[in-house]
Amino acid sequence: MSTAVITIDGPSGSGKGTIAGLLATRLGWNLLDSGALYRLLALSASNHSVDLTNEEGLKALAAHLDVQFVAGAPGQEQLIILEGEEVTQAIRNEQVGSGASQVAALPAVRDALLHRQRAFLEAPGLVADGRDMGTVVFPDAPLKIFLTASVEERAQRRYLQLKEKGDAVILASLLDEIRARDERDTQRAVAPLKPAADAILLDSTQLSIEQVLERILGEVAARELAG
Ligand SMILES: Nc1ncnc2c1ncn2[C@@H]1O[C@H](COP(=O)(O)OP(=O)(O)OP(=O)(O)O)[C@@H](O)[C@H]1O
Ligand SMILES: Nc1ccn([C@H]2C[C@H](O)[C@@H](COP(=O)(O)O)O2)c(=O)n1
Repeated sequence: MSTAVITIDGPSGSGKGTIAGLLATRLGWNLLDSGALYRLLALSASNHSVDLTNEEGLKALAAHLDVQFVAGAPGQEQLIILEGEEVTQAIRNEQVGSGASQVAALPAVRDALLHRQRAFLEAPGLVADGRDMGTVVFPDAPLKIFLTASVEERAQRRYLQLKEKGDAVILASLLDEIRARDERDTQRAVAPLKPAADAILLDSTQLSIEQVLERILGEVAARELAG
């Protein structure tokens, strides 16, 4: 039997990363944070003065991206190392997110990162979070979730998240940035953000993290995906 994969796609701030991490821990499966790869590429481009519109330059950077994902202690997030430097938090601000969204619109970049993403599929299973996990990267996944929430709720969540980290943030600016990112991610020509035809749509606007997790675990059990 092939290794199972659960895909979780959706817009920024819908809770994909949080839920994917919790689900992977509960199931004891591997985790792919595909957005981190695009964020790392945007950061690497900035470090090497490669313009975010230079598709050939970005393609070359993507093909040779020197990155390691190191599992954290139990209950701790994984550490991300780019070119020898720990960048786990540095890639999480909205500026890097916006850069990631720009490089992600380039077909050559997506192509260069495709094999790297598929290589995360190892036994006993994979939880993959992103924008095109169910539509492009793992189209045969037996369980696909499209997680969303209202843009206002997503901006509020991001605001609280960044404030908690001590970042100086303005809610109205975050709302604008998230709207701009939604527009770019859904309107791009290649692998746009959209639910796969066979995805389960889950609106988390009124749901807690625990409620979202329980709903997905219910789908996992119904499909007998976990041992
Ligand atoms: N159902 C929920 N209820 C309340 N807060 C939530 C919920 N889901 C996630 N959050 C919180 O919202 C914030 C954003 O979540 P998260 O980073 O997982 O979103 P994301 O979809 O992965 O975003 P991005 O694509 O930009 O990385 C986090 O602080 C998280 O704890
Ligand atoms: N599978 C993916 C994952 C991410 N992206 C792009 C679009 C996002 O705006 C950006 C950052 O992702 P995040 O870390 O916020 O999930 O990367 C994509 O196009 N495809």
